[in-house]
Amino acid sequence: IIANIVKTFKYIYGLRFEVQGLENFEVEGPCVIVSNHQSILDMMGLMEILPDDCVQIGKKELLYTGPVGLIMYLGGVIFINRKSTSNAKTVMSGVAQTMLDENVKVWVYPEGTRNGNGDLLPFKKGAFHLAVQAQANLFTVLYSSFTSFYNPAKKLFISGKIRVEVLQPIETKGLTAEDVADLTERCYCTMRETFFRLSGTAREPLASRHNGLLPDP
Ligand SMILES: CCCCCCCCCCCCCCC(=O)SCCNC(=O)CCNC(=O)[C@H](O)C(C)(C)COP(=O)(O)OP(=O)(O)OC[C@H]1O[C@@H](n2cnc3c(N)ncnc32)[C@H](O)[C@@H]1OP(=O)(O)O
Ligand SMILES: CCCCCCCC/C=C\CCCCCCCC(=O)OC[C@@H](O)COP(=O)(O)O
Repeated sequence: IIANIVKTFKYIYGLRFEVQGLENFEVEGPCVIVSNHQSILDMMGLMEILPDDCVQIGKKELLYTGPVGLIMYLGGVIFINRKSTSNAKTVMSGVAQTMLDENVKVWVYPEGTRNGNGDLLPFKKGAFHLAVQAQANLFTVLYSSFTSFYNPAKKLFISGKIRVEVLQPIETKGLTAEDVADLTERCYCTMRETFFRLSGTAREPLASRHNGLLPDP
């Protein structure tokens, strides 16, 4: 119900979605889906391709946003306390079990916050631990940059097209916690390349963006 309502918002905002690779989602079983997160507008992009039985991880502050918080709660959003890694880890361990018991998919924004600067922030590892703990497929989804039609700093908000790509699933069978750092980095590099390709923007070296937090692939 929520998805069908939010999907109509694109007509009000003059946004078009061009989706590729949706057939990649046609794999049975629980999975973790990770995507980039630029703005609240992502909620439209999320609902545009949301598979059945899929819930999202959200910051707990969203629960206290009145009716919207209530809708999210009823929609199954899993709220985490980003300020407490141990608390978030405990919640997410429970999620891994629920994914298996109830065959659900979980959508995570691994940047952990919105970022509209035309690049990806370094990834948090929770989503990748989750996929490994559940031994579930990991899907990566990219939305092209919004900067050409939406830029709050420049007070720009016009109609525009968002290119979306669902990449091939990555298997995590046999991976352990020790593989998470490598898995995270591999996904980051692939997703960043795809983001720049979809956005039609030049790729900048990682070091200049993130002060060397991640090595240049
Ligand atoms: C009318 C219309 C109404 C419309 C309604 C629409 C509904 C749609 C709802 C959509 C909701 C969307 C909400 C979007 C958001 O809120 S995004 C923000 C919240 N989400 C996240 O933050 C997820 C991403 N973050 C993570 O996954 C983090 O990893 C986190 C678990 C939160 C921990 O964060 P942090 O400590 O800052 O980061 P690290 O990743 O660096 O982790 C630190 C060390 O802990 C290890 N770790 C992390 N997770 C685990 C785990 N699950 N199990 C074991 N270990 C874990 C990690 O490896 C780090 O250790 P090392 O450095 O590797 O030693
Ligand atoms: C000016 C643009 C306004 C357009 C709004 C149209 C989109 C409407 C779609 C759904 C209605 C509201 C749903 C609210 C859900 C908000 C999810 C969200 O984006 O939370 C932010 C969170 O991830 C990270 O927070 P921070 O970046 O760390 O703080």
